[in-house]
Amino acid sequence: MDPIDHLLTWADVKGIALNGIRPRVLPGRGIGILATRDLKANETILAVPSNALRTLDNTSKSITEALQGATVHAILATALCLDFHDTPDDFAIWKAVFPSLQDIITSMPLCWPQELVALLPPKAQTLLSKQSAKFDKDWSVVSSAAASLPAGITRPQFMYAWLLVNTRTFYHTTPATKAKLPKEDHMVLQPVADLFNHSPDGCSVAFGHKGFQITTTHAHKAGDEMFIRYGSHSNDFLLVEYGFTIPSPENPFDETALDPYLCPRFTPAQKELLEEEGFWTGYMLDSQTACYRTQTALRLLCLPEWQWRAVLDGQRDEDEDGALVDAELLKLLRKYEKDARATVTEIDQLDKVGEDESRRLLRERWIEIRQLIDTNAARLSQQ
Ligand SMILES: C[S@@+](CC[C@H](N)C(=O)[O-])C[C@H]1O[C@@H](n2cnc3c(N)ncnc32)[C@H](O)[C@@H]1O
Repeated sequence: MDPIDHLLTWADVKGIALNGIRPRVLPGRGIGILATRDLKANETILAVPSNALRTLDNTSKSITEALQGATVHAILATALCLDFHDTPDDFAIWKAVFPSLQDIITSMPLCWPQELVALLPPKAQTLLSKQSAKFDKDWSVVSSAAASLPAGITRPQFMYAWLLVNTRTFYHTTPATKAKLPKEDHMVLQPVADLFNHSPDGCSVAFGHKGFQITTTHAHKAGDEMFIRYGSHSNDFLLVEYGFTIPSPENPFDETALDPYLCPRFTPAQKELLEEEGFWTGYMLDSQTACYRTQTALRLLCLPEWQWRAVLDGQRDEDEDGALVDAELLKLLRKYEKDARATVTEIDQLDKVGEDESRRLLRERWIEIRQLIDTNAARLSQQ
């Protein structure tokens, strides 16, 4: 039987209710969910009962006892590894629709060769370093407990399972877990719901003690891909945490960090001043504008300190120096644009490093950044 048909038969037995939707293999994004009929706003298109979730509570005691103090992420990943090892029937049906190890290695920067990682935008590199530290910590706990687990787990197996958990879990709490677990560990796996791809204007996801519901927020036509929103995420975040990006104009949450261009412009005394006033680093550019922190820091390059302070204290109208700040920003963006172009050329010359698809993803990210820069530069040049 086709793996999707098999999953749907199993889902029916488990009480997972699909309404007007069906999973389908989609070019470039694995499996996704399509509408099988016209859908109205506020229709519940998927309901997953609590007993179909994979949670900390229903993970085998042999795992949770061996991994005392481990994160839920590590525990769910370990449970997946052990099921890969000794596949129960239920799991085989679900596993058949997972992305392959090769898909994960190709799309997730955590698995990329260092030459590609070094070409990620700085913000994505920061996110990746944090993710990598989190993975190392989880693997250290799991590998130390290896002797107490029912079967051996290798680091590559654990990384695959850990990244499946990373890309497929849903935020979920119960009164018990809410009090006990850190926020980032409020996670559960849910078959079928984990086949929804992400879009910033996706359907809403809600849960209660009975389970999860996914509900349309507006009308859809039969054949439309149905999405959920994983969060208000920039493309740097989507790339590192989920292994994809979406074209910049379609992602209202996309932004890029200007720190590497702005921070070196300040003298040590100006840096100290910005630190004291809480404006040091975190300079972001989205498709509309540079953030308030950036404008404030740029203004320090344009004004003497007493006038800069006067703006902060509300004694001087910030619009008075708007043109100067915009000119500084434009100068900075021109340099960033030049470097972004050079990075794309560098990626194009790396034709033997990593997988083609990984290089395509990396290249796309820089194209999106160039779009953010170009949109802002065009706006500033017209003023
Ligand atoms: C929860 S799963 C969604 C189902 C997934 N497509 C599958 O085949 O299993 C999340 C993964 O789907 C892919 N994905 C989600 N949204 C996407 C999008 N808008 N464009 C491309 N890939 C997407 C990414 O690989 C991501 O890590």
